[in-house]
Amino acid sequence: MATNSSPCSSSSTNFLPSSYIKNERTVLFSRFVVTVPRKSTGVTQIHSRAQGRKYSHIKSSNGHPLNAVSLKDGLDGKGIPVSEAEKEESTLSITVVGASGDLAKKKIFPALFALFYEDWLPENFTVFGYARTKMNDEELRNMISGTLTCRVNQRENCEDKMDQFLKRCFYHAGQYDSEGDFSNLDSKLKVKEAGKVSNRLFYLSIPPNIFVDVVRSVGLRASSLNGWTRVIVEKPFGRDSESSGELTRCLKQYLTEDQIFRIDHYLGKELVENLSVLRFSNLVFEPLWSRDYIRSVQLIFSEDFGTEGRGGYFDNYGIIRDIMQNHLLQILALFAMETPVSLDAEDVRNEKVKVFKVNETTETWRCDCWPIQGPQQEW
Ligand SMILES: NC(=O)C1=CN([C@@H]2O[C@H](COP(=O)(O)OP(=O)(O)OC[C@H]3O[C@@H](n4cnc5c(N)ncnc54)[C@H](OP(=O)(O)O)[C@@H]3O)[C@@H](O)[C@H]2O)C=CC1
Ligand SMILES: O=C1O[C@H](COP(=O)(O)O)[C@@H](O)[C@H](O)[C@H]1O
Repeated sequence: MATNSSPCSSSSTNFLPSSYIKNERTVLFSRFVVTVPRKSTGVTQIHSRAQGRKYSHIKSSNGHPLNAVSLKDGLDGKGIPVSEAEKEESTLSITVVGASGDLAKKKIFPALFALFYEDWLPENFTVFGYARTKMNDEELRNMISGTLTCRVNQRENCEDKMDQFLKRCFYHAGQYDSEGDFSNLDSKLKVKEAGKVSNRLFYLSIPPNIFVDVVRSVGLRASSLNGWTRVIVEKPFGRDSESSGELTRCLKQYLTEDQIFRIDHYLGKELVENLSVLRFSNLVFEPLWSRDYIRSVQLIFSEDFGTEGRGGYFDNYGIIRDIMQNHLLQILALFAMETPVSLDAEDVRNEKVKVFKVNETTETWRCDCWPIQGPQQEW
């Protein structure tokens, strides 16, 4: 773990409120209109180095492979086969911080179960929920069991698999800024890890104003001593460029950049993932994907339910920061970017950045945001 001298507190990353939406009953309905700039797309075949590759060659600060090892493939992060002994000797501990919350219930626990169901989790793993709410292991299991589904192809043994998964789930109640509480979590993790090499993943499913408190406590009291420690940080990453930089600076007091994984779950949606395939691997669409044939593109985000308990969060961040400057702009970039050299993350990111640079000075897109009361309007 990297450490610097000047400490950061959550107050230094507690961004000032903006009030876009205050009414709890407001139904969110946003339309984002984009005109694709005149710049033809080079017809280049993408050689997807990403395809069929479930690991990369990046190393973490502590020398261990950074990307999750695909034990399904029996390969380590460098493509070297992992021996049976190595598989048995290492453990993965996933701690969902904010386990009592909406995102954890709706998405994270079901996603972890889906990974388990598909045999993507290592042999030795445990999932810990962490939040202030008082709960025991059984209560956590009851809470999440209702949200687990077997949406995947194989549907047999679903109940058995759920039971097996739930038995690996535990709960620890604690404050987000308490080093003592994270020390206690560390002790519980060590018991489950049973002396094996421990890799630890902390998923921050909490409001952004407490990211730094948690990362400090993890960094000082609950990081792995013999394996890797990684932190997944949910958006929003600050409320503007300055506060985003400040957040990164603060996180880096306790973590190195290669331990921080910023997540935008929209990029994992099948439809969004398929956009690149649709564009670049499809002989029908590829030549037509230019302003010569497309006059305007509208990205429409609509939710037909109210703020559902998110009022406080929206008061602080607003709907723009919640979904537009991340999810929708990501989709826009995937839609409008030139063909990347490959589908590797860095190559794709470089092309996305160009889209925004090109359009910085032009008025090629317009963003409308309408809060609408009552039933959704017809288009
Ligand atoms: N909900 C969603 O669909 C999505 C959410 N996100 C992001 O994920 C993160 C979590 O979202 P979500 O689960 O909806 O949020 P919640 O408001 O449900 O918060 C999660 C948990 O954090 C704790 N918490 C809430 N507010 C505070 C506070 N002011 N101070 C300290 N602890 C608090 C609560 O746990 P306890 O009281 O038990 O400690 C709560 O259960 C946010 O950054 C959000 O932007 C990203 C994508 C989608
Ligand atoms: O990130 C967020 O996304 C959800 C919408 O995502 P979906 O996968 O449920 O469609 C949004 O409701 C939430 O406010 C926001 O934080």
